[in-house]
Amino acid sequence: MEHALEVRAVSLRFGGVRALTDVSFSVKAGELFSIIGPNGAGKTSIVNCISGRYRPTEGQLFYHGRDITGMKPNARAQLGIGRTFQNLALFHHMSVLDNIMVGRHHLLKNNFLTGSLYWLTGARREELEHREKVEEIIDFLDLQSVRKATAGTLSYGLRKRVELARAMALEPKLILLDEPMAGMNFEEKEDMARYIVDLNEEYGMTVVMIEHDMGVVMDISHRVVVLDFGRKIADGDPADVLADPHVRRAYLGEEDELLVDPDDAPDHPSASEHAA
Ligand SMILES: Nc1ncnc2c1ncn2[C@@H]1O[C@H](COP(=O)(O)OP(=O)(O)OP(=O)(O)O)[C@@H](O)[C@H]1O
Repeated sequence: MEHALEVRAVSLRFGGVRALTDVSFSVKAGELFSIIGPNGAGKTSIVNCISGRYRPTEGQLFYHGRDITGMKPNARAQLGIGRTFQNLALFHHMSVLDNIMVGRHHLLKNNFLTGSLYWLTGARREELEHREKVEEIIDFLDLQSVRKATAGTLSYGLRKRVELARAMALEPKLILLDEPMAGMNFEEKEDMARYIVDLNEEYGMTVVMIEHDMGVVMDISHRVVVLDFGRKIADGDPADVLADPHVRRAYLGEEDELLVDPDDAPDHPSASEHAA
C-alpha cells in the first residue's frame, strides 16, 4: 500500500516548550489511523503540522511522496487534506446546508466575476453539481431533518456531525479528525464511530484521528501511534500498542482512561509475554 502521509523527524518548539521531538510515522493510503497519548502529549500539534497550521521547527512532511513541509494550509486542502477541529469551528448563524456549502469553496471554479454571466457560463451547472454533492453528504450523515436548521441551535453531537460534513464537502483524500467524539454521549459516539468507519470504507478516505476514547480507538483503528511528552513511544496495530509496557506506563495515573484490557483484545500476547 502506498504511503498517503509520512511524518519524518518532526520537532516543534514554542519558545522553550518542546511540543514535539523527532516524531516519525507514516500512514498508508486507505488506513484508519489514530494518534493517542495523555493530555499535552503533542497530538494536536502534530495534526496542526500536517494540516499546515504550524510549521515544524525541524523535520519534513510528505503527502503521497510530495514534500508539503512549507506549504500553506489552503494549498494542502487543494491537494486533498481536510480536517475538523477540536473546538467546533462552524458558522453558528448559518444553516447546516450553507455550512456544508462553505466546505466546497476550495472546489469552486467560478467566482463573483463570472457570477454575472451565471446563465451563460458553467456557473449554474457548477452550482448544481455542488448542491448534489452536498445532498449526498447530508444523506450519508443522516442530516436531512436538520438541513435548514441554524447550526448554532443544534445539539453538540449534531454540530460535530455537521463539522464532519463540512470537512467531507472538500472531498478530501486524507481527513484529519481532532477528537471527533469529545463531549458526546454513548449513542452519539457509536453513531460517529460508524460514520468514520463508513467514510473510510465507502469513500476510501484515509483517516487520521485523535481520540481519547480508548474503546473506540482500539475498536475501529487499523493502526495507532502513541505520543508522550511530545515523543513517539509506540506505533503498531491496536492490540500490540495496548500490550506495550511503555504505553501502559505512560497512562499510569490515567489508568481509568485505558479502558480496554489488553487481555480482552483479540490475537495478541499478554503484556507480560510481550515484555518478556
Ligand atoms: N500555541 C502554543 N503555544 C505554546 N505552547 C503550545 C502551543 N500549542 C501547544 N503547546 C504546548 O505543546 C504541548 C503539546 O500540546 P498539544 O495541544 O499538542 O497536546 P495534546 O496531546 O493535543 O493535548 P490534549 O490532549 O490536552 O489536547 C503542550 O505542552 C502545550 O502546552
